[in-house]
Amino acid sequence: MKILLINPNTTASMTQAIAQAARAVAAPGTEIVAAQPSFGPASIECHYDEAIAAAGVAEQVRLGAAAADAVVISCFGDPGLDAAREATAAPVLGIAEAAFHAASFLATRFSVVTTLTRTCVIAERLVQRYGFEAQCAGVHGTDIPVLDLEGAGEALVGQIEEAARAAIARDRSGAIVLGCAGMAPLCAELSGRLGVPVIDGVAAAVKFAEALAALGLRTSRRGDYASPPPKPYAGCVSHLGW
Ligand SMILES: NC(=O)NC1=NC(=O)NC1=O
Repeated sequence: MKILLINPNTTASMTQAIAQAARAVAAPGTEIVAAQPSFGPASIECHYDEAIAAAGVAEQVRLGAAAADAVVISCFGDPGLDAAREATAAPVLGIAEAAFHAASFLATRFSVVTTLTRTCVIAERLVQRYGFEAQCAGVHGTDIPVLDLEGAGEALVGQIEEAARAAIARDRSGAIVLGCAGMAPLCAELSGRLGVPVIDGVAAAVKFAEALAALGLRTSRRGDYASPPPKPYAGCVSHLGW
């Protein structure tokens, strides 16, 4: 089985860190192929970053999904998710959607701890879109920049731990969702410290993707997820049309 793992930002070291977290949980027969857009922001921390990154995800799915049994979009905003599902019949999972589902199996209420506070509204909109308003008790920012998570030391891990403890108390939640792909390498450490399930969306998405692919389930080709209608694409994306 082959899973195309797309980091929607353009920081290669983060792509590798995410791929390492995915390979740590992938089944023996699963190959993780890591990719990132050829253009776009070094990190995704606002609506504008996300708009550009969504196009980068579409590029990588268009160019790389044909040989994949599943695709994972490894940014907590799930940028380009619907476009990716039009662009391939392989199952496409976003790490936020996967993490919310995993948390919903483990607790009646869960909290999200993420990076910049300004990105909370992006996660809150996904909670609504995916139908988890009754179970997601809160989304909380730490104001840790995404790229500061690389090689995070005790100070940052402790900061995330404290934010998670405050969220558990304030929200009366029973599980924590890590609201950034860059937090994936910290999941085991935080799980040991917090005493509640801590869900990393990268790992959850990889395992759900394996399950769907193993069941032979693929994205519906009817209705709004049918392939895009053929038309010319101008300029630097002329090779991405249908
Ligand atoms: N909430 C976030 O920090 N999302 C993210 N920005 C990135 O560049 N990767 C993420 O997962």
